Amino acid sequence: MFPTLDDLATRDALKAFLRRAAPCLSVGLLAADAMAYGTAVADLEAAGSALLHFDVMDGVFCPAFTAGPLLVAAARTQMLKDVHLMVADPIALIPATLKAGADIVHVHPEGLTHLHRALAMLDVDVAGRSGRRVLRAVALNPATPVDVVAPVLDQIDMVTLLAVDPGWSGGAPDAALGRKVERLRLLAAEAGVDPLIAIDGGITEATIGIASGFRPDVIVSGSAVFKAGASIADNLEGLHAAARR
Ligand SMILES: O=C(CO)[C@@H](O)[C@H](O)COP(=O)(O)O
Repeated sequence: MFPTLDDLATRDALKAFLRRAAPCLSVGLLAADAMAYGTAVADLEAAGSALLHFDVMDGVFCPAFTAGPLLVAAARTQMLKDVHLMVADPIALIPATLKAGADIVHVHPEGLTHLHRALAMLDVDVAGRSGRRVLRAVALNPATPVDVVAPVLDQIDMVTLLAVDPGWSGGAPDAALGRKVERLRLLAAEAGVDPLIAIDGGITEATIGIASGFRPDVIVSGSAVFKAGASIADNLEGLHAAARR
């Protein structure tokens, strides 16, 4: 299901839209055939997917290198654009990412001196889409404690906990990740805020039940949608069914 203009009007409306679909799958485009991204986007839309996830890597923060805001802008879709900046200098990329039409922008605090500044840069109306806001998201590596975000929780709409190091594959949601989710909920309650919680990394039909057991609002999955053998629609249905079990 796609967001309406009302769902896009405010951050709270957008958060409520995603919560209604929880756990909402954000599908990682990077796992699709790079020569056929357009087909992948069309297939995801046809299957009713609401969130399209872009992994932006700079070969510095993480080993691989991928297309950035140009690809985000090129994807013409009703799906929400969820952009994960896995880069050494997210502040440099934020203006182009906003201009590209991102609805959710993730920055990493690891190696970023000015997290507070980066989040303030995301606190803007998006040019050309009157009144529309982006969700300010922070992604945390497996080794990063959630307490890192405590001082800025009032500036954050979404926290994504990675089950794998950014740029690598494999990993899986485990008990340690579950403890991080619980710690985050405690910190958020103490701060009087309610950020969306997402889980990213190693999500397959076999592992999504573990992730959904932690009651996240969003789950990121790429390979299990594009490389699991069946059609994209069937793979998505399989993941949704496994998440509900
Ligand atoms: O961002 C990362 C970490 O490199 C990935 O976790 C992708 O976001 C999802 O990839 P799959 O493992 O689902 O293909």
